[in-house]
Amino acid sequence: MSSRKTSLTDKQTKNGTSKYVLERCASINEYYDIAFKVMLLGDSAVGKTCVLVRFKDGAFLGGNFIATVGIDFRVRERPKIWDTAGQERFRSVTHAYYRDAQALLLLYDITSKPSFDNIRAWLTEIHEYAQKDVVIMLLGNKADMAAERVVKTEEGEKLAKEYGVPFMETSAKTGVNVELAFHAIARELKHRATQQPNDPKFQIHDYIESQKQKSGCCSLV
Ligand SMILES: Nc1nc2c(ncn2[C@@H]2O[C@H](COP(=O)(O)OP(=O)(O)OP(=O)(O)O)[C@@H](O)[C@H]2O)c(=O)[nH]1
Repeated sequence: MSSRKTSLTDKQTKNGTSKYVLERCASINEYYDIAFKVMLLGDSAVGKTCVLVRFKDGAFLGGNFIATVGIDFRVRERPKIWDTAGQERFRSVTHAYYRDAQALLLLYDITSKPSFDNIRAWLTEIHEYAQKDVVIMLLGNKADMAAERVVKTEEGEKLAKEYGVPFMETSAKTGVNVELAFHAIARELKHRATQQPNDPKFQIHDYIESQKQKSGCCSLV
């Protein structure tokens, strides 16, 4: 964590771009009637933009990798979803934005051990900067890249369990579990917003498992 903070300072001093915020809007139909702020976080190149585009457009952004600059704002009506830059130099911008986020999708790349190892650092930052009751979900992305996998599914599950957050593996390329991840988050948030005092708590883990079974999806990939 300390090395990440050091490099943030270095890069900020060098190019001074940390305050540059890019906002783009797109809108498509959705069926939630309450606005929530959901953000995607994780190291650079883990696939945050691609996961968001897969959810928003049902397409895969292959080809050249273009890093997000600051915050990229896309709307799938509601919830409003914010894609963030994974690069260190934009971290101060990111902090400012996730202070009021209701949900955070935290991604690593199953083919990148460092991106997985940094999840603990991300969670520490989240606990420092985000709202206390923020909904967090851990996603192991690029699940289609079985041959290059270096992080086992069980490692992701174990880490998620340790922090008490739901987990699944996703692929922006094939689309596996991308809709499910966003829908589970949206349901949890909607439940919280509309819940009556005696209503049972929404069980996000149970919801995810039941949806996987319904779709006949036994394997995550
Ligand atoms: N095979 C495969 N490639 C992916 C997947 N998701 C993203 N990629 C590729 O990974 C690279 C990085 O994806 P991005 O979505 O731009 O990564 P990011 O996390 O938004 O990166 P920053 O904007 O720097 O934070 C691109 O070349 C994508 O095509 C996936 O699920 N499977």
